[in-house]
Amino acid sequence: MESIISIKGLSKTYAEGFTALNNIDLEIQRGEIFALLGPNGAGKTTLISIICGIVNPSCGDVKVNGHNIQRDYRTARTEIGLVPQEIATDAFETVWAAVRFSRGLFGKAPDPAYLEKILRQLSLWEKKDNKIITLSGGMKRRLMIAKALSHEPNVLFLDEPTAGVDVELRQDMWRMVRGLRDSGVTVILTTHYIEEAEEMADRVGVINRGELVLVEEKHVLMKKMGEKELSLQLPEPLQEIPQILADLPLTLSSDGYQLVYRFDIKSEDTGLTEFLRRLNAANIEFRDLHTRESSLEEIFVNLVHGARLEREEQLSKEVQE
Ligand SMILES: Nc1ncnc2c1ncn2[C@@H]1O[C@H](COP(=O)(O)OP(=O)(O)OP(=O)(O)O)[C@@H](O)[C@H]1O
Repeated sequence: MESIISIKGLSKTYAEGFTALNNIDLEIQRGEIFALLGPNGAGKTTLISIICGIVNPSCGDVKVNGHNIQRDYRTARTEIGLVPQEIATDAFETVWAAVRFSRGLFGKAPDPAYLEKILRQLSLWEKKDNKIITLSGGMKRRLMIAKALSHEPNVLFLDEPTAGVDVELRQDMWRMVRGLRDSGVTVILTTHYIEEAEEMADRVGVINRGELVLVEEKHVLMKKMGEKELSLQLPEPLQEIPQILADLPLTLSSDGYQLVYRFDIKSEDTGLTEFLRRLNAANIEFRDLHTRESSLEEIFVNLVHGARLEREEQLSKEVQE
């Protein structure tokens, strides 16, 4: 598939000497929904701000639809619509005036039919003559999207689109964003929520401490994330995992009192029945059991740690060769 955004060797060190992005390479494909996932301070906003021309990169090359963001700033910028984290509009303006003004900022000729189309698509057409101050929080967020789309960009950036939004509104927002993708807009969103990436994204990039530690098709990432643990508290400690259980995904705590079975909740066969059958056959009893799903934090830790280990192995191989 063809890239609409191409990022090569991008780094950013702020004036104080802090490196917020380190050597990022990323290709965003035309027509996809790409979720950039990462903990606070990972560098998501910095990355978006550079692509949108708000922050200057320290080095590297970014092209949007073939236009270099620095040499060809104006054209590159018209390709992009940006929905920032904060809702920032003039409260006493009407919805219609706000979208018309945003379009004008890009030097585009008025096109009431196009603006009507996006307001309808975002369920705001009925509110077009209302002052922004009278809109609900969800409507205000949709208005920010309408403003960002007013100059007909090919790429839409959504920075934390559903932060602090209730579940119902969040689902509305997801539906709308999918509709935008279906109408041909490439969507890049940042989020802390795994659930959001799971619902919406075609591909997911995980960013941590300024490094892009992973870029994966969503379904591959979901598989990695769907791990659950069943831990058994044993009345008598085991010295080691018995032979009859040796081929199962088990770990034994160092004191021998806890046996942990890891399984994929999304898999058709979790293997739990077989595990319990073999426990019985081996006469292993347990006092208590509980299950636990991997948390977002653990997933990040695992991914980041895994990526580091891989890189370190690669480096040590290169040194040896
Ligand atoms: N103008 C600036 N000057 C110096 N450091 C900055 C500046 N802007 C951001 N940073 C630092 O760069 C790092 C990345 O920040 P960024 O806002 O890109 O993270 P983020 O992933 O968007 O975080 P969040 O999820 O909290 O919005 C942070 O440590 C932040 O303090």
